[in-house]
Amino acid sequence: MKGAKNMSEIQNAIEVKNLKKGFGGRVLFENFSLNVKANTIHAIIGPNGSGKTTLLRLITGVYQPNAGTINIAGKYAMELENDYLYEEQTGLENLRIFGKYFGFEINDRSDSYCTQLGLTEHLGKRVSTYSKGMKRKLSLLIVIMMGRDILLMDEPTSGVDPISRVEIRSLIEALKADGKTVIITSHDLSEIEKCADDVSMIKNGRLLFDKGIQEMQGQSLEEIFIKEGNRHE
Ligand SMILES: Nc1ncnc2c1ncn2[C@@H]1O[C@H](COP(=O)(O)OP(=O)(O)OP(=O)(O)O)[C@@H](O)[C@H]1O
Repeated sequence: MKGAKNMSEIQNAIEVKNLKKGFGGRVLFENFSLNVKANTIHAIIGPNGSGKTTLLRLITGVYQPNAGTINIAGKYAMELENDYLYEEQTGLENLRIFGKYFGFEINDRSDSYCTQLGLTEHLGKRVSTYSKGMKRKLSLLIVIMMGRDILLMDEPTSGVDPISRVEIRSLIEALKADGKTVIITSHDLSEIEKCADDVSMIKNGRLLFDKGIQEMQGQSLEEIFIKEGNRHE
């Protein structure tokens, strides 16, 4: 179902075509197609249970589709689910451990991402003393240090404080400036408005709209979310 294409041959980092996926007797995605352009920040929004996480799991191969194709042009990594970290080790030790697993080293690049995330002064502390936001940021840093072309993030700002939210947003913007493609699911519409290039809204596995942020014509994402959601009750 998955195939790799050369980034220069196509402009899309991810192409999902005619996807079908159900659980038990219930079909969630049917004939679902979506393109994510290379080197963009692409947000997936939608109400609870609409299929956002499932879509990321299908793209990363955690779930197998019942039908359809998914092409990914490049290497990808998905943020660690549930901030799976070694609680009794320090942030720095976690970076070293995951560096061994995933083949990266702590270097100037990690230092700069670390500073951007406001983590530097906390690296010597045990992760068990970290707040939820700090754990999230450390998890993100680990995934970023894997150096992949395409990064998938499932609600990276959920439950984090406003400062961490802004830090995570600037990190996502820095990743784009570094040539990465970021696909992000979020309920945080105001953050999405500030950083996304394209926004796709899904509900019950259906794509309700798929637009560039420039095409919103003065409407807020919240207005569109409510209007589109109601139109497809
Ligand atoms: N492994 C699974 N087995 C059965 N049903 C599943 C499974 N994974 C997802 N689903 C169902 O698919 C639907 C979509 O779930 P999903 O978690 O993708 O939604 P979501 O848009 O990410 O929601 P939220 O915003 O609450 O995170 C839900 O009805 C969910 O119960």
